[in-house]
Amino acid sequence: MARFLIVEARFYDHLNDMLVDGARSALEAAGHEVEVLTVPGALEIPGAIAMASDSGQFDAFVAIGVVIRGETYHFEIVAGESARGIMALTMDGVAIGNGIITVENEEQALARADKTRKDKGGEAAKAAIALLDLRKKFG
Ligand SMILES: Nc1c(NC[C@H](O)[C@H](O)[C@H](O)CO)[nH]c(=O)[nH]c1=O
Ligand SMILES: CC(=O)[C@@H](O)COP(=O)(O)O
Repeated sequence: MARFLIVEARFYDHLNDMLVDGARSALEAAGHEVEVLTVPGALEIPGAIAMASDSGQFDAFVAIGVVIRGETYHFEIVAGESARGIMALTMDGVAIGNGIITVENEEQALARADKTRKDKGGEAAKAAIALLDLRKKFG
């Protein structure tokens, strides 16, 4: 059993509830402990994971968020920079699954948040488990 922290950017409550449910279901099915931390938006996720990782209280992390394109370039910043921050932490050895969905509209988001459809929350949780297993394998 390992200690997982789900760091969710709660920008769209109903979509986050679905994604967190998928991630939690996957983690608990694998026998792991799960806590959830909420931050304002996807741009805050990498920093929150860095702080939580430095605390030593958790073994792995799942990033959960929803970024829906609006009228401006901000979509590219939020989507790209949250992914870049998570990738930088992963390359530094932090086991993180990225469940931040970046979509054009609500319909696309619903399909990906629903654990009975594309289950991106569960997918991210399984990726985090896989990275944690690799870290244990390589020491
Ligand atoms: N537009 C979305 C955001 N924007 C907020 C940023 O993530 C950030 O919280 C803000 O710029 C303050 O630093 N966040 C999402 O998660 N999803 C969006 O669609
Ligand atoms: C992804 C976003 O930042 C988006 O929700 C913001 O919308 P807008 O670009 O219309 O300000």
